[in-house]
Amino acid sequence: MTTTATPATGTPVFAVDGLWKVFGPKADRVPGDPALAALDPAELRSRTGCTAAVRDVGFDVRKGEVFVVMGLSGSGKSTLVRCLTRLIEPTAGTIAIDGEDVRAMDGARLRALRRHRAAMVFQHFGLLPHRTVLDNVAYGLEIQGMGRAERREKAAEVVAKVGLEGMEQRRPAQLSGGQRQRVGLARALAVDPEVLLFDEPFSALDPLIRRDMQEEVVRLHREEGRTMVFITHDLQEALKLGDRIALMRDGRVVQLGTPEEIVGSPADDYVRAFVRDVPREQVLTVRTAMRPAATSEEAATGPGVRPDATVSEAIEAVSRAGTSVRVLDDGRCVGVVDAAALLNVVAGEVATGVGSHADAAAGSRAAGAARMGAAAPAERREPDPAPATTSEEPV
Ligand SMILES: Nc1ncnc2c1ncn2[C@@H]1O[C@H](COP(=O)(O)OP(=O)(O)OP(=O)(O)O)[C@@H](O)[C@H]1O
Repeated sequence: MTTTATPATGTPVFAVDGLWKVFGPKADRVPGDPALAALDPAELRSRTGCTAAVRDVGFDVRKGEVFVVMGLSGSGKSTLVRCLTRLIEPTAGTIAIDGEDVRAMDGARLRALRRHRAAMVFQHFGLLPHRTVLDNVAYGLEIQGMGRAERREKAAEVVAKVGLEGMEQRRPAQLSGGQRQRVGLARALAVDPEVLLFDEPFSALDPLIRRDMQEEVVRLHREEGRTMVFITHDLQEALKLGDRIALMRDGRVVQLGTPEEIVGSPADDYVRAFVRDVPREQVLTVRTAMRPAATSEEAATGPGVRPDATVSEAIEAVSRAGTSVRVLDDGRCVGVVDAAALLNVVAGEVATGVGSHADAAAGSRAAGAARMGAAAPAERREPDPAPATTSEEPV
């Protein structure tokens, strides 16, 4: 696995290491057998009848982040995320939540994990058709054994939080797809889980409603700081929502990093082809383009931008100022950007150093809501193999 992201601080919410999920006969033998583990998916299938949906994956999900698992159809996203709470039983590897071994949990502990600590929001909302919105949202609390009055009060609060006030007494059939997804979201939120797991929750929604729901997630995350793991096959959605993205291909994580790291420093030709059409200036921040101030006067005077400002925002600032602008972190000048450096980023001619900034994830998040907002949904297709030379490659 290629990891360009910065090291985690504190106990991660989820810590995953050496995780495998193999479907098929005698699946257990695959992870431990180097000859089998090294086979590509087609060979493994023809030799053993097995599919390795998740292959030797490791990552941490940090408290308060939106961790996106992205990849094309069949790359292993759903299997990976279902393994986190053992909705699918892993074949090998370790999974911990807040340091506690998930693979060692007994049935009761696992149920408690799924009910209280890691709630899942599915693409197909799984709403109970004969129940009202309010009772659907209260359902998880009912399972937890909360009394009727208390759970209805709590459910009403969450219904309002996701923008469904006034619809409490409707049944799912009387709602639009987007409204139903909000009910699914409210139901997961009602149990106040430590982490929300989203399995392609918005892929069935039309583009405008989808954007509303993405903004809802950004808003909830900003307001509550809740840890989220979000599966998507849509690059634009991943860039918009993710503090960090794990990009999967054939069961492996081929790159794990901030949106800026993935777009600015693709780990291989596959990732490079994947992000080829992303408008770099909307994702990369001024950190990518800045240089040290040439003189103490340059560091002390002139307009400023935040270090997490996008290149696109900095271009506006430079064009308004008519000169280079300072990059100010808490009022301190940490560098300078000028028109030439910014244009180089747009042209893809900068070998970026984005992996080296300790606060890149925080910067990415700040830029996140605005980022990619108007971009068209990504096509669900395998990227073309990268040609021998692309405009992104250094010449
Ligand atoms: N129960 C199963 N038995 C056998 N193979 C399976 C099973 N579930 C998934 N797979 C295979 O594992 C691989 C990964 O599937 P998975 O559903 O995790 O991918 P995904 O990235 O979530 O795809 P999608 O975006 O289409 O949902 C695929 O090749 C799939 O066919």
